[in-house]
Amino acid sequence: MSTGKGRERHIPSQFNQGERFAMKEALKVFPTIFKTRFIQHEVIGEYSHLFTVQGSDPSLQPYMLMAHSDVVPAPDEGWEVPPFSGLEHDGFIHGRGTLDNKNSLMAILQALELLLIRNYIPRRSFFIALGHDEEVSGQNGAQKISALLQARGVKLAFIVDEGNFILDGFIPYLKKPFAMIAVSEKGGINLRLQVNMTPGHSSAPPKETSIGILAAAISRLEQTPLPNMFGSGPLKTTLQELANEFPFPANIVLRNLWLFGPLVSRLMERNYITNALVRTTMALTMFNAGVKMNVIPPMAQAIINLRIHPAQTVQEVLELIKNIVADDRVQFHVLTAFDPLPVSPSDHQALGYQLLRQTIQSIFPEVNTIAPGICIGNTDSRHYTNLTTSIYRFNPVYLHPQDFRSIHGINEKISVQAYETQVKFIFEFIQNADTYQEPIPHLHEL
Ligand SMILES: CCCCCCCC/C=C\CCCCCCCC(=O)NCC(=O)O
Ligand SMILES: [Zn+2]
Ligand SMILES: [Zn+2]
Repeated sequence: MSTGKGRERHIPSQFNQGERFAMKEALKVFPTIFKTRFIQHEVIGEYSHLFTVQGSDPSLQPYMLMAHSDVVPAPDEGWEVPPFSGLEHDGFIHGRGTLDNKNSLMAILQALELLLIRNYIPRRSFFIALGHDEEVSGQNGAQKISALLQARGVKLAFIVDEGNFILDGFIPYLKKPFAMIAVSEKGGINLRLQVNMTPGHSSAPPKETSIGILAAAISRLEQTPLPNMFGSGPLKTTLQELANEFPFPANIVLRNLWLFGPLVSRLMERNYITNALVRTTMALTMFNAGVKMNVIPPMAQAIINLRIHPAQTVQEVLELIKNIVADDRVQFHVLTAFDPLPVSPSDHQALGYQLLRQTIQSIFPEVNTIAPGICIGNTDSRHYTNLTTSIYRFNPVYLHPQDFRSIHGINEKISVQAYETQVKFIFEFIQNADTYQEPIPHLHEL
């Protein structure tokens, strides 16, 4: 794999104390980016940002780095420090978005700023797409950027977006961290369930109210996990790549999933995080009902959020859900839905995947295993399948189970050192992407 050695000089990712301080404190704009002539900045959909960084060799196919600026809400309750304070405490920067996904947005811009200060001129053009509505579908940010680039005839060699991490402590008996580069992501459905009934005086109630009917339906859904789909999708490849990291006999088990697959799938469904890798998951996330304490409720509404396993489709999952509910009084309304994403290439000819591998090995030499996998969450990158077949969801940040719980949870934080390393990774990655190697066209498996 060429490391862009053809370039005159590789700029070492060493930053002096002043730069490191500025990096941590850089909540202001990035002046050098905005005054560089070969960088174009556009605001899309009012709040998203698209940077076009024109490389010196227009024959090289451009790539894209992605992040998003928006975050999910964060009530103060339970937080060690106020969730929007950005407080630095005990070596960590605390706050909503420090892992999902302001860290990536700032790290991308910071890395580019530090490269430009060192008079770096990219050989391979690239885009930086910073969405403002990823957490609420991306339809006004990423989707508009994708449509704009398509209208301009842009095709991308690959995309790197948020999604997976360097995972540490997620699997029993696996003491070492490993990097999982998500080459696909689960599908999704936001489904509203609703029960309507004639309101009345609560002193003479019917046998069941709308709330009771809906609650019973939701309870049936929570008590009936959807089928375990272990064995289909990228998971088997992930586990086989990991086999060498396990002691005997686990390493034998993982090398013989044809025989031990049922055992491994049972073990994986015991943990709520690995369970999300083997099946379509259902989470009841919103429930609204009732108007007054002494009125029979005219309506009850619930929203369930489903993440679809790669081996299933929206239609199949909707059918399964309706069969489990099995009550004609419950109405279904699909709010948003999309199928699982195609699997991006991860073979030795997959330029984006190999550049990630190369940079991970350089920045994280202690990480022995780098494996393709699936992202259990969803990302803005699903809006760009028209521009490339090579989409990789990976943030160069260590993630532990307690960190995962903080994403959309409480006490989200990133260490200053992890953030600096993320900047360093992107600083190196951009230079590594200056290789003359070009991607080999990839046809998704049907
Ligand atoms: C055998 C390997 C075990 C690995 C276990 C996987 C651990 C999960 C790690 C990361 C997933 C975090 C998802 C973050 C990206 C999703 C961003 C987001 O919130 N998008 C919106 C949404 O999904 O609703
Ligand atoms: Zn999120
Ligand atoms: Zn995110």
